[in-house]
Order: sequence, then structure tokens, then C-alpha cells
Amino acid sequence: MKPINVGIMGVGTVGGGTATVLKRNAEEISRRAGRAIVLKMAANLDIARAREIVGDGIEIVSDARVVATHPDIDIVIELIGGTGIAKDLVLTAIDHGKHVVTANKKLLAEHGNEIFARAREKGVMVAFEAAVAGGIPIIKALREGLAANHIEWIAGIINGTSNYILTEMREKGLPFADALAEAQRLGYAEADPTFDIEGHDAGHKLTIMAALAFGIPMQFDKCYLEGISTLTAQDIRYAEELGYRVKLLGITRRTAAGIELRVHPTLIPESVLIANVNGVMNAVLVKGDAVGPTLYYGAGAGALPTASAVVADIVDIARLATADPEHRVPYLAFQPDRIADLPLLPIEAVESSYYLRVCVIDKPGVLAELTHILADESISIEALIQKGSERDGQAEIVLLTHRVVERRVQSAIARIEALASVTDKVVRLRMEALNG
Ligand SMILES: NC(=O)c1ccc[n+]([C@@H]2O[C@H](COP(=O)([O-])OP(=O)(O)OC[C@H]3O[C@@H](n4cnc5c(N)ncnc54)[C@H](O)[C@@H]3O)[C@@H](O)[C@H]2O)c1
Ligand SMILES: N[C@@H](CCO)C(=O)O
Ligand code: NA
Repeated sequence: MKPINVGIMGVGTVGGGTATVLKRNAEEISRRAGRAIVLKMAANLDIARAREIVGDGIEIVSDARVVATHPDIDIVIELIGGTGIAKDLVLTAIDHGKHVVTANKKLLAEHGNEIFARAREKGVMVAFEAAVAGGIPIIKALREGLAANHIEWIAGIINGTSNYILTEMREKGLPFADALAEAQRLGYAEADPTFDIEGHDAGHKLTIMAALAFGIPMQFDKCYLEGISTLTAQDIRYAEELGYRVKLLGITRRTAAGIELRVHPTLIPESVLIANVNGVMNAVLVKGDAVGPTLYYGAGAGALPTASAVVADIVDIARLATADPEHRVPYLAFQPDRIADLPLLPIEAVESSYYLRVCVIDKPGVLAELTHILADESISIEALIQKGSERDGQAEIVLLTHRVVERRVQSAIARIEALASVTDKVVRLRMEALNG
């Protein structure tokens, strides 16, 4: 069969890794794909740097439009990132009848509905395994392997940078800023690392997974985001004393009222497998009604792990390129005319358990005031510990609650903070058992 020609736009961490894997495993890849995959062109702002990475024999240009529109290119690989030029280039490539592979979760979570509609119109494929959890084949699992199931929920550690930071802080006592700098040096972080540490990147990935799991459109704007930048070492330590680890989780759950879509630091029991997922590793738990809980684990970022997913998509496209578009797996797992308009729940309507830390003046009756407010809001307490405080005459009360709707906790916190004996803002973290 005729070789498939690919062109890479953006030769950075992932682009470089993709060129390496295509070269290193060329023989096995062609045995799988049924034809040779040829890296024909690459575009990068810095041509000399790209030349160093991809070597000789490949045309390198600085204008990525040349790749997106070139008549010899069958598959365009978008590895620039962001929603500016990357969006124009992807739409241009589609309009020129190219199949597209992208690792760009921001682009898909924010503009996926438009991009997939355009691809359908033009009869081309848009593949994005690398966009969620790097090298872990989670898109394949959700779209194909679990197709029999009514998926109930997904919970995942899906930002390698944040997990790396949390692990380095916990295991080596590294300050936040040092751990972040190291994640950047290793090529894990986004161009703007705020996206990693404030939960945006995880929100993008969660939005994509929710679309695949529930057959809903991409709705990143309705995703609740809370990152790790305000987490304190003290709360991580208290959580551990109570038998929990703190992880940045993306959680999406189907309930009778609608779909939860939320990213936040979460206490999880140290006994669950995913509590021990450390460093840049990612893990995604998916609960299907037939299969039960399933767990997917692997490197969530980095040049070669991400390239593994990019190249797998290229192989998929090479195998399917001649198939009638009707016979291809739908981009978002569900047939495009069967996408459902299920409501997404605001965070106030989400149900969870909570960790609350309250700083109080250490005097009789304070505890009674707190428990009275919680009882009044129908919040039941699962555990309570009192800690001395570094501040004279003060104490800290740490409470774990049973499951309750968030608006009740918000209301209780407002009432607690209004008490004269409470000296600081209440720290509130969510808690999930991950067994339901
Ligand atoms: N780094 C990872 O581990 C990882 C993992 C999964 C997904 N991703 C995603 O992959 C994409 C690329 O990430 P990266 O880490 O490789 O980024 P990077 O910054 O290392 O590489 C981007 C490259 O694109 C080039 N570029 C920028 N604008 C360009 C333009 N207009 N024309 C041509 N080239 C241009 C830059 O010169 C750079 O070499 C992003 O969408 C990112 O979210 C990254
Ligand atoms: N910045 C992302 C890259 C992988 O998508 C992360 O740290 O997980
Ligand atoms: Na993946």
C-alpha cells in the first residue's frame, strides 16, 4: 500500500518525541499500520532547533500553514498548543481534506464541538488520544472498550504537573515553586503553568472524558475548577493523620439531577490504589454498570509517553483512512445525531464529603457552637480532632463530614465564620471514597 505522509506542526516536547518514536519504531509501526508512515514535513518557529530534533531528510518550514495545506500531506499533527493559531491551523487542515491528530486538550474542550462538526462535514478524522492522560489509552478505552456500559462516574489524576508537585512536596519536602520549576524542566508543564496548577488542564481533559462517557457536547465553561496553589502543607499532614492522601482529581458523575463536572484537591483514603499514584503518573478510574470499576495507569506527560499516544492515533488513521466515514468509530463515542443535552450541575448542587479546618479561640463552648451549626444544616460528622495551634490561646478543629450537598456546607461555613470565637477563614476540602 502507498505510504501515509504526515506533517508535524510544532516540534517541541511532544513534536520531538513523536519524530523520535516514528523513526525508532518505523518497522513495527508499518507492520501494524499495513503501510509505511513517513514523516515528510515539520513546521516550527525555530527551524534550526527543529532540524536538530528531527534530523536530515525532512523538510522544515517556519510557516505551519504550509504543512496544513500541503497536497502531499495526508495527516497533520498539531502539537503547537493553545486556541489561537492552533485552531486556525486545525480547521485549515480539515478544510484541505487532511486527517488531524492533536494533543491539544484546551483546543478540543473549548472548540471541539465546532472542530468535530467541521471534520464530519469534510469526511476526515480528528484523533486525540494524547490529549487526555498522555500515554494512557483512555480515549480508546472509553470510546471502544467500555462501549457496552452505562458509565456512572470517572475520577482521575489527570494533570501530571500537579501530581508531580504534590508528590515532591510530600516525599521530599520541596517548596511548591521548586517542584513546579522541576516539572517545567522535565517538559511536563503547559506553556503557561497556571493551567496546570489551577486545574484548567485537568478540566479540559475531564470535559473531553465526560463527553465520551455520557454522550454530551464539550462544555468546559461549566466545569468547576479549583487548583492546588492554595493547598497548605498543614492540611496535607492532617489529612494523612486521618488516613487520607490529597490528590488533584477530575471527577465527573451522572446523577438523577444531572452531570457533575469538577476539578479540585480531594482527600481520598490512602488504601485505594489511586492514592499511591505519584510523580508525573496519571490514573483514571472509570465505573461502568456492567464492568464495575476499572483503572488505567501510566505516564500522563512527557515527550515519549505522549508521543506513544500520538503515533497510535496515526496508526489508527492509516488503518481506517480508506474506510467509508460511516463505518468509523464516532469521534465522541456516540453517534453525532444521538448526543444528549443532559444538564451539568453547578458545584452548589454536588454531593460530597468534606474536610473542614476551623481556627478557634480555645475556650469552653466553642465546639458546641460548631456542632450546633452543622446539626442545624443536617451535616453529620464522621470524625473530629482538635489540634493545638502555634498561636497562643487558639486551637484548630478538624472535622470530616458524611456526604451532603455542597450548598449546605457553604451555608454552614458562612455561619461558622461569623462566630466571634472563630479567628480565620474555614479551610474546606472535598473528600471522596471512590468505591460507589
Ligand atoms: N508536554 C507534554 O507532556 C504534553 C502532554 C500531552 C499533551 N500536550 C499538549 O501538546 C501540545 C504541545 O505541547 P509541548 O509540551 O510539546 O509544547 P512545546 O512548547 O514544547 O512545543 C510547542 C512547539 O510549537 C512551536 N510553535 C509555536 N507556535 C508555532 C507556530 N505558529 N508555528 C510553528 N510552530 C510553532 C514552538 O516553537 C514549540 O517548538 C500542547 O497542546 C500540550 O497541551 C503536552
Ligand atoms: N501539562 C500537562 C501535560 C499532559 O497533558 C500535565 O502536566 O499533565
Ligand atoms: Na491518552
